Amino acid sequence: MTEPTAPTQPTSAMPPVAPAFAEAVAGAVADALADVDPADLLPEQKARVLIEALPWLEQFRGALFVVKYGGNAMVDDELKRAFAEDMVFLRLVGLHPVVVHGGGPQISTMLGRLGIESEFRGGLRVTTPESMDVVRMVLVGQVSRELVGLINAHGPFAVGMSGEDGGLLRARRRTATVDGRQVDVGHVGDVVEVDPRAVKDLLDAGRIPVVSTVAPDIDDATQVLNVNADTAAAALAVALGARKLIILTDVEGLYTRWPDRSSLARRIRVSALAELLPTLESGMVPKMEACLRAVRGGVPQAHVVDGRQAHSVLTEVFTSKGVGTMVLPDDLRTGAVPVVRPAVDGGAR
Ligand SMILES: Nc1ncnc2c1ncn2[C@@H]1O[C@H](COP(=O)(O)OP(=O)(O)O)[C@@H](O)[C@H]1O
Ligand SMILES: CC(=O)N[C@@H](CCC(=O)OP(=O)(O)O)C(=O)O
Repeated sequence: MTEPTAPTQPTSAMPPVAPAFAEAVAGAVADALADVDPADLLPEQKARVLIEALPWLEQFRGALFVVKYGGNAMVDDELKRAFAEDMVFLRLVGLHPVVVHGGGPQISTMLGRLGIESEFRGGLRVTTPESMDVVRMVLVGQVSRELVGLINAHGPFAVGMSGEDGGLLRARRRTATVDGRQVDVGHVGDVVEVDPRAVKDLLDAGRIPVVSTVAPDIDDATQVLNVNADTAAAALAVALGARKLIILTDVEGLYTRWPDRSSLARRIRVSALAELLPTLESGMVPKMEACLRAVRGGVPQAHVVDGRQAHSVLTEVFTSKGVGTMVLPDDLRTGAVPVVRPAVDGGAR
């Protein structure tokens, strides 16, 4: 895999934040954090919400975040609008979000309309040449277009690109693991090469790249492969030297004894996660594999957060407690240095 050893961050100067936007930001953060109408907050409560964000604004200014926006968290119009606001917020306060989107449910709906049944093995869609055309059409032509449009309702920030554009991704055909056996899933690949220059060019120009995870086959350039969006997001986060990988999903985070709701892991180290991985069920497997791959590849923190909660990205990034599950390296003294949050409520996060 082509992964730069020294992570580089975009260099562009960020435009000043307009007063009207700052006001909107205050409203959005307050909404996310207090779960009430911002108009109902007292002025000092609004100020407190903004002040809580201050250390994180300072710490993450200029940082690159890869945010994976996934299928089941992507079906509600209000949530989609809130997600777009979060990305614009990050961008305007001086961070560099890169969005990688999924679209499993949307692909299944389109296949259903065309009379093609969806089949998954080991969490991966069995992809025939015929269904690959539909996967590409839905991810690039529908899901990406919609996200780009929602973000660009706030200004010309988002630019859609697929793994095919600018040589961004190259993938190799892979099998799925079912009951310990390797089974064929057709035109499905895993990312083996990332050339992040096209994404960096967009970031340098102040844009928000929105990436669809279709990638050329490294062994046959005439073919494209269907790549699971969680794994592609991890590969991209490593190659870009991201400070965080944030994966949105339709559950609060990782439950160590699923479905026991008292077993939500607030944070977990990679070795503990690696031990847990074989016990996980299909939906969580690619997400946790992605977090493991990202953190082992030098990304200081990977998070799984609940995309059913409006503004879950802002709540994760700009609050002291954060939300969801955070995956950290085993040894904070070696490798990439993670950002450890100051002690709040009796302990550092
Ligand atoms: N240990 C676990 N912790 C949390 N969720 C789990 C676990 N094991 C299985 N799941 C399931 O994984 C689902 C998330 O995966 P998936 O539906 O593929 O997400 P997405 O559509 O966001 O990519 C959750 O809704 C939950 O039903
Ligand atoms: C190989 C494989 O399974 N690819 C996925 C790609 C989309 C995706 O990953 O979407 P979510 O993040 O919404 O699940 C699929 O065809 O559904």
